[in-house]
Amino acid sequence: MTDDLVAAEAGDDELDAEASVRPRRLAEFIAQHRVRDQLELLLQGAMGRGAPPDHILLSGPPGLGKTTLANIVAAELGTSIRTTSGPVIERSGDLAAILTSLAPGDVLFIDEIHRIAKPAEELLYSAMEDFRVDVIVGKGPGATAIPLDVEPFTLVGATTRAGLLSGPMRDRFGFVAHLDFYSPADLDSLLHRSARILGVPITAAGAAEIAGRSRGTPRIANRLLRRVRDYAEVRADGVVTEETARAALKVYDVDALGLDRLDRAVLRALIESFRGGPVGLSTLAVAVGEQSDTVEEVCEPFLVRAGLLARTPRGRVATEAGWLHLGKTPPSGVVQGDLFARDA
Ligand SMILES: Nc1ncnc2c1ncn2[C@@H]1O[C@H](COP(=O)(O)OP(=O)(O)OP(=O)(O)O)[C@@H](O)[C@H]1O
Repeated sequence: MTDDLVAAEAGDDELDAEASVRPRRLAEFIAQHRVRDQLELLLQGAMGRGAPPDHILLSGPPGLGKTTLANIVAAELGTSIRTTSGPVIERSGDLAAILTSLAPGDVLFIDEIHRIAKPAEELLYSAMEDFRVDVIVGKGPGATAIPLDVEPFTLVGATTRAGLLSGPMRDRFGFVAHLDFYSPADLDSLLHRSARILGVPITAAGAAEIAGRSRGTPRIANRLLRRVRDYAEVRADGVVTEETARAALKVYDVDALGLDRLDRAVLRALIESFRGGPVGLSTLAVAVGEQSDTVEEVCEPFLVRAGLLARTPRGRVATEAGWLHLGKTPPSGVVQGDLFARDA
């Protein structure tokens, strides 16, 4: 959890603010058309047969809508949803208690499913496959397995690290969807929708300005909108325009590409102190006064995705786009970085 304005994870007190703009139905869910179409077919097919749909695995970076989609699945099916998360389920007994209390057709949402403890994961296999769990009572030679029935249910698992899921776990999901970062145009639509719900007047240029700085992530777009709204209400006439968005995001230190102070400090150190690299992670981290983990896990993923920094076997290097972003002339032979090449 973090207070960072451009962090993709939710802040501690952010969930209430998010709830008001969270889409409730599939038709309100912006973009991700492929996933939406596939889900629609899956849900309608199952409803036509009067049976719960296959188990669903949603993977992708934080803040792209996995929790939202899990809730939408239950809403579309007209069933209840039980929500838990991998790290919370420490003992298989905890999971057995949840599974055996499900009503027929319920959705069980397990966030961060890759972090579930091994014994609980094994219990989940039989629940997913046969709607049955064996609860072990006692220890050692006297231990006995008591089989318990589980009502037919749909598991929706969410993970930011699909690669960490075991093969048997992955195989038990009949539908696997990967959520991708959103294009600025998609975030633009999302911002107009959120602004309408929040009653915030916004111009086309105002929405575009925020969309471009939101790192492809709905959660960040909504958060920046709330901060720009504050600015527009306190320092201007309440309308989110290009000018108010720019001025507000300058106050909050979010630049034109959505980099914050620390992201820029890393890039600046790389370029100004190490002539663009290559330089080792720990040296770079010391230069900006941060832990290596923070630089590696918080700053670098976006700098790499934005094509501003590259990780090479010899160390971190600033790309041509990285030099240009700081308004500096790149030296000849510098690594090319395609801005958001993966999103193109
Ligand atoms: N496609 C979308 N359309 C409209 N709003 C969206 C969409 N995707 C996400 N959001 C908004 O972004 C916020 C974050 O989404 P959500 O909590 O579902 O992300 P997540 O992928 O589950 O993230 P995490 O793994 O960190 O919980 C929600 O408040 C939701 O309103």
